[in-house]
Amino acid sequence: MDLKGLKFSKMHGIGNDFIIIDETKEEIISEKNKPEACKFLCDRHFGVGSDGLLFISNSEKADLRYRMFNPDGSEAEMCGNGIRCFGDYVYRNNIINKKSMTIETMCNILTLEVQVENNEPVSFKVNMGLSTFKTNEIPMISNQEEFLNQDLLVDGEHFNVTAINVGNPHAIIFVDDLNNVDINRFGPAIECHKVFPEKINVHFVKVFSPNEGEMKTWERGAGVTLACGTGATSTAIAGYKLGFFNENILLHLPGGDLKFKIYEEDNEIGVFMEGPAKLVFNGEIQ
Ligand SMILES: N[C@H](CCC[C@H](N)C(=O)O)C(=O)O
Repeated sequence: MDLKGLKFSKMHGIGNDFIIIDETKEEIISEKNKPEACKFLCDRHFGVGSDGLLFISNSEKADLRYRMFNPDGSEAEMCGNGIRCFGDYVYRNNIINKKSMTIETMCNILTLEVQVENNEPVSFKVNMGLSTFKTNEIPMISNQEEFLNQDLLVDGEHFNVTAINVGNPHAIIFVDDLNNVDINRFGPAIECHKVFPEKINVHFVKVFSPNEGEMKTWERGAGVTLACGTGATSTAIAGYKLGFFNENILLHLPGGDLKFKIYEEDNEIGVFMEGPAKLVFNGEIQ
């Protein structure tokens, strides 16, 4: 596969970095080559280096469509930090010249609002939509309807896990001390645990107060990242459901902070996520 001449933008959302490829005018990488191209481009030694690849394209259902591929080549249903980078790219390149836009993802249509200061996009507020705790919708193999802060045996150790789907699947583990977590051992062990047939993103969380917490992430298809937007979204909602958080939550991730505002609709819990995005450079494959 020859990627010579491929133009891209390199961006990050609080340290969770992405390569953005604009396919609004034409398909740049064919459908069958997208996974392999992703593995090469995300490689931090032989490629550009990134936690994922985002494709922007036209949509019949929303202003635009975006797709996300993990560094292992798997396609993810959603990407929270990526959607803010998407918003920044689209606004900065005048692809959509309005501050509020709808975005079609694999599982949902989300709304994103660009917050502009002195003509510069500085922050992005995203309605991340509704969530589900139903085990068959995570998906999770369990005889229980929901799996909330319950015991899961992982590699000989016991963890209290909350399983939630916010478009993509997440396992949230609330702990007393994040420094005691061996994320490189238990992250992949939980990600690939037999009860999660589509694997799962893994987050360890320390609650400081009803408005604040800190977390560490092992991402499905990527490993340790400095931040996971859908993971923080899941943490905010799970913490609210379990009574650890109230509706306004500040989460500290290794790469930066994200703010959340919970809402409830038809007995489901949704959330607005707010945070930055940053263009680092534009590049071309030689
Ligand atoms: N690894 C995730 C996709 C990327 C999510 C993350 N980068 C975010 O900001 O939400 C998955 O396979 O579901």
